[in-house]
Amino acid sequence: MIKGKNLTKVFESGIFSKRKFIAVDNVDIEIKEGETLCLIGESGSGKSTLGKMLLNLIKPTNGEVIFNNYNITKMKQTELRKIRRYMQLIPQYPDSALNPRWTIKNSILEPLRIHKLIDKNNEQEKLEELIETVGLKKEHLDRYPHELSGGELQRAVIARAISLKPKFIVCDEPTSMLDVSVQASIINLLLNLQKKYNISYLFITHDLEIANIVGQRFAVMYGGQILEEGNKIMDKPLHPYTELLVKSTTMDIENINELLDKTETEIKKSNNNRGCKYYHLCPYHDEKCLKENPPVVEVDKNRKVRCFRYV
Ligand SMILES: Nc1ncnc2c1ncn2[C@@H]1O[C@H](COP(=O)(O)OP(=O)(O)OP(=O)(O)O)[C@@H](O)[C@H]1O
Repeated sequence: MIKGKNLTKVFESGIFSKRKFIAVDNVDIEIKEGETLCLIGESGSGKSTLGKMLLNLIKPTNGEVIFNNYNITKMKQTELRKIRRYMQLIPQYPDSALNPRWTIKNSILEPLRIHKLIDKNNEQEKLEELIETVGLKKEHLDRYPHELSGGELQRAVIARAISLKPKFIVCDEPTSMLDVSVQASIINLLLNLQKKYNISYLFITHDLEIANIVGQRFAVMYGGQILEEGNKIMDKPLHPYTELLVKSTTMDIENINELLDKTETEIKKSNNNRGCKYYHLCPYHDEKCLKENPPVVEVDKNRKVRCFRYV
């Protein structure tokens, strides 16, 4: 369905002396038809940048994206426009996805109009079908985004995204800004839509509980790299960083905050490391880990880990 090969994104900042920051570092990723791959990692690890490169919303510095056998990295804008409807983003902040000056009705209709998938006569029927599918009511259609709750707003964003019958959706922390009581209903909605329309999801989250509910396969990201990938990785983590993530679910909040500060600093410090990005925090490191980037080792059919301990 969708594959990223050697995806790398280097951001440059500064006017006179350019500083380079490697946000995504040579990542291979694949999401199969109808599957959810959960991308886990803390803030700044490169999850959103990777998701947006798969959607071609951010141009990779290196590497390519293959969607249903089309190399979309090399496509011209006109060709890309035809494919774009099959790939959608559900962002973390639903209000950023909708025009505040438009009614919900106009926001949902916009992509259908752009792609010429609707005519005036059946607009109302299509709108009502979509709005019912995502659990909203007809009266929401004439409201503006500021007149909806966070959960209702995210449902409207989902209605807009599914209106084009996408095959692949990047869900970028779609529930993190919502009340806990609303989170479960949005997750259920996404899972039901996946079954109904056979959609593939890249589901980005830093919440392991949510990851366990939605994910069939998991990829753990740190410092721009995927350090571990596979199914059931939470039950039997192989990489020391995954071990720490799993352990963190039983830590108290002060220890977690301390850990987050420490990892954030280390992610930045290790950005230009030749060796393992996780070197400084790893309890098992040796000299080799500092000098060389560990290879990705296929431990078995469903498990890959980037660590010298498994070579
Ligand atoms: N346009 C940009 N210019 C420069 N640096 C950027 C840009 N976009 C992202 N970055 C940097 O790249 C790194 C990865 O960012 P990204 O948003 O992909 O992380 P993330 O894992 O999704 O984090 P979060 O969970 O906080 O959204 C961060 O250090 C970020 O500051």
